Amino acid sequence: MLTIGLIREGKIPPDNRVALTPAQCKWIQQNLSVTIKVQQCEIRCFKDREYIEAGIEVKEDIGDCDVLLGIKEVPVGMLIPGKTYLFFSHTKKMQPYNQKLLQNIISKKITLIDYECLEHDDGTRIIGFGFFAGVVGAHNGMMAYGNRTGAFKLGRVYKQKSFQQLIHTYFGLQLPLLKIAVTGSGRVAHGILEVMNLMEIHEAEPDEYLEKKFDYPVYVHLKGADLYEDKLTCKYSRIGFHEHPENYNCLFKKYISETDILLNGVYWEEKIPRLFEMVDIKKPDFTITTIADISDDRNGSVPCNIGDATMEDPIYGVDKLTGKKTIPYLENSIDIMAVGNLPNELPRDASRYFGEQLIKFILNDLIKGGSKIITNATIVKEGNLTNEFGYLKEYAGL
Ligand SMILES: NC(=O)c1ccc[n+]([C@@H]2O[C@H](COP(=O)([O-])OP(=O)(O)OC[C@H]3O[C@@H](n4cnc5c(N)ncnc54)[C@H](O)[C@@H]3O)[C@@H](O)[C@H]2O)c1
Repeated sequence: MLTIGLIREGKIPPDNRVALTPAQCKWIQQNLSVTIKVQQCEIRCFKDREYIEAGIEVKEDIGDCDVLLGIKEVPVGMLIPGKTYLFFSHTKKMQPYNQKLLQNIISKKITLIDYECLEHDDGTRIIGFGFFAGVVGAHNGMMAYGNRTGAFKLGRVYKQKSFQQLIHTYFGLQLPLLKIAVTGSGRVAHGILEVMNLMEIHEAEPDEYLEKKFDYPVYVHLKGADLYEDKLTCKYSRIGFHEHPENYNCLFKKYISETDILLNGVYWEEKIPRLFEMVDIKKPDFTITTIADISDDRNGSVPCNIGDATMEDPIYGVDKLTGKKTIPYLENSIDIMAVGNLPNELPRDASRYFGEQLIKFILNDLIKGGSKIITNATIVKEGNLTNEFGYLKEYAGL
């Protein structure tokens, strides 16, 4: 019988999410040949007491578990040698700040399966928190615009107990004439669209968004083919773009002068063209005043993302001429919402959503072992870098 441990998060700032809720743990123990143990924790969004009430053992030492589930990067000092871990390691893009973590995973003969690398055959990611990042990020972007213009007021998401309660706060919300560009096609984009619809903002097609004058607030949803075209053929192919994004131009610039708020959820890496360049924000037709960069790649698809803000203080300004950080809501600045742990504002809903995907798509493979999905997401196996991730050799110090 497999024993799964839910570890206490150790990253600073503290993360209050968890991979399985008490009700999900109870269901798993009743229906599958799995035992779950939960490491004591005072800041988790589900209290130890809730796990105990669900019949789950809560203890400090979970060293007797076969598989340990976390969320964020596990601090090096908390890694238990020889164990199998699943968490978001943020090492696959050779992120410098996690190099030491990967090196320790190797030296401690650990097996690391990264949630981010669990993919269907066509490369679509299987599990993630993106939906609630999209929800919280879209809300925060709208809130920032309301604060800047004084046209409406939205409160903070984390002050609501649940997504359901957040929805109630939208009752009676009256928005001014607004044009919003939503980018991306994954979970984050779906969360953004959920908020657009809950706020009863109408969707406009890309061509009418550019040409028509509306007397009500609208958003446009820009996906792959609306955003990128091959430099030679002027066409978009998903496979072609994923394999060679450097052969593509970005088409976002034509939307800039028509847009007040950008809610960004695109996937980005170094070779993918940015939505615009830093020089563009100096131009008079750069009318966007508020950007929620939910993708949150510093100097990535949104170049004026000049670093992360925090949940407590999520918005900063960027001066349009100097590109330097300012306080938010200044006349000559663009407001940026860039926070790396957005789902933490709705941790119970986000954890439930994550756990459901984990149970539905991954748990059986974990129990049986040896599946292609798990194998392909295994960065380190018993202290050895796997073939799939051989390109990390130098980064891993081997
Ligand atoms: N700020 C936060 O708290 C937070 C939380 C979750 C996700 N994110 C970030 O938001 C971004 C989007 O996340 P998501 O959950 O929507 O992801 P997702 O995996 O659900 O969707 C990503 C989309 O990007 C496309 N894509 C995937 N690989 C690609 C590639 N190599 N080249 C081009 N396109 C590719 C996919 O087709 C898919 O439509 C990611 O960068 C993620 O790290 C941020």
